[in-house]
Amino acid sequence: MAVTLDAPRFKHKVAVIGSGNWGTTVAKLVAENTREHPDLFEEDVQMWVFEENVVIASDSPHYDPAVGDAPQKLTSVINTHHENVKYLPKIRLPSNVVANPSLLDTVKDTSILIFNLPHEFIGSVCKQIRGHILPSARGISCIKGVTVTEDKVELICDYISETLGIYCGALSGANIANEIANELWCETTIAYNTPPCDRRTEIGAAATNGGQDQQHRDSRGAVSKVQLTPLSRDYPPIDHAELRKLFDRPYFTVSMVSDVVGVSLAGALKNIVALACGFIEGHGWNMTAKTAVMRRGMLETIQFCQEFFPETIQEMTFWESAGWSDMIVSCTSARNWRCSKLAVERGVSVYEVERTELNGQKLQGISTTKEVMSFLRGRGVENKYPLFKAVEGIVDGTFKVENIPVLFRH
Ligand SMILES: NC(=O)C1=CN([C@@H]2O[C@H](COP(=O)(O)OP(=O)(O)OC[C@H]3O[C@@H](n4cnc5c(N)ncnc54)[C@H](O)[C@@H]3O)[C@@H](O)[C@H]2O)C=CC1
Ligand SMILES: O=C(CO)COP(=O)(O)O
Repeated sequence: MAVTLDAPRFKHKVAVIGSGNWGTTVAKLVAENTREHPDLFEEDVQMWVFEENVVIASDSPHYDPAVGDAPQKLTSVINTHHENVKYLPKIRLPSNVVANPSLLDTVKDTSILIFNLPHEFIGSVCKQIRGHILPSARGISCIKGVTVTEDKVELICDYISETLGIYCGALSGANIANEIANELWCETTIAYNTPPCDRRTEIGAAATNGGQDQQHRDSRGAVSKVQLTPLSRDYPPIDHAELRKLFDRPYFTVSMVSDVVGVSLAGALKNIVALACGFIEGHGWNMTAKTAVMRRGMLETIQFCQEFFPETIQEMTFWESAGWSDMIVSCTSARNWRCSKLAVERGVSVYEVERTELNGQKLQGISTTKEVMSFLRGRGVENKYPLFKAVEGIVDGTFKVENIPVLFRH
């Protein structure tokens, strides 16, 4: 028997939490889509900016002689010139991207929260917004990393879900922000398991019980501890079709999947392998050595997923953009690879290259390596992951790049 539903009264309000290189790019593409789908989304997209002062160079088209070299608020520059001059220079943002320095104001009344900032800042952000978001909000994490405590490794989207009491999916893929901001075509993967209490096309308890069925399966396939507030029927649904409308662009092809674990961990762990490939190339080896490291790195990634998140891992995920494609692009053209290559070439630390070359952008690979290794060591299984361990050793100066092949000698 079909259930007739009233038309939703509200549209989804969308916010992007983070405004770095990728955060600003995602805000741009999402804002293009909120304009194209006024039936589903409010047009304006709030983008939370970790406020800082910037100086506009005299050769910039945004230079104002009346202001000169005086520092200006980054939010004010973005909202005036529609450009994030620090983290995504030379890219025009749609005027419906609204830079907001207040985290609480950004998330107020927001029904779709897109988390997009370096993973080390997610804890502080979640603590600040806990209790200040719509209980029925839904999240998508674009963050590549994990959170680790002594005996536990946790996906970022699960951390968000547990800290905020909302459902959160994951977006990850072979995505170089500057290319996508320039509208050069690529693919991405979004993993989202629509909670039963939000499903409207199914006839049965979830659709008809007024939202009492609040349990859902978390990324591991286990029934989550989080008691969800069902998405109000005053809003349009949030399911794969709507998420595609929010993220898919002619230059950004979205694949929707359900393997949140595989998508999240492939995105986090490839950063360790990207560092290894940069070290290899900095040492003077070439593609043949790098492909060997990519293959070994992918084997350790899959092993990690199977060992610690066995229930829902789907091998097909590694053939999605979030899998092999991201491994390849990250090991040949992304920031972690570029900076680790430069570090070996210059004989300095990767931290030093991050500081001098990235103008405030952050590498995720070093902290992820340290976090993952501390977790593996806590479990006494670090020797089962020789490549990850070697990357940690190279960063710490206790292992030499030229010894990588020795790790795999029988
Ligand atoms: N840039 C890229 O091409 C891609 C990045 N990613 C992932 O996206 C996530 C976000 O990276 P990006 O946007 O590239 O960032 P970014 O590295 O370009 O920028 C750093 C950001 O951190 C902010 N920040 C600095 N201190 C802070 C603090 N104390 N609290 C909160 N924020 C602070 C800065 O304001 C800036 O927005 C990362 O997990 C990254 O791995 C994923 C795909 C592509
Ligand atoms: O995730 C990325 C490519 O898919 C970007 O990686 P970097 O952070 O190393 O630039």
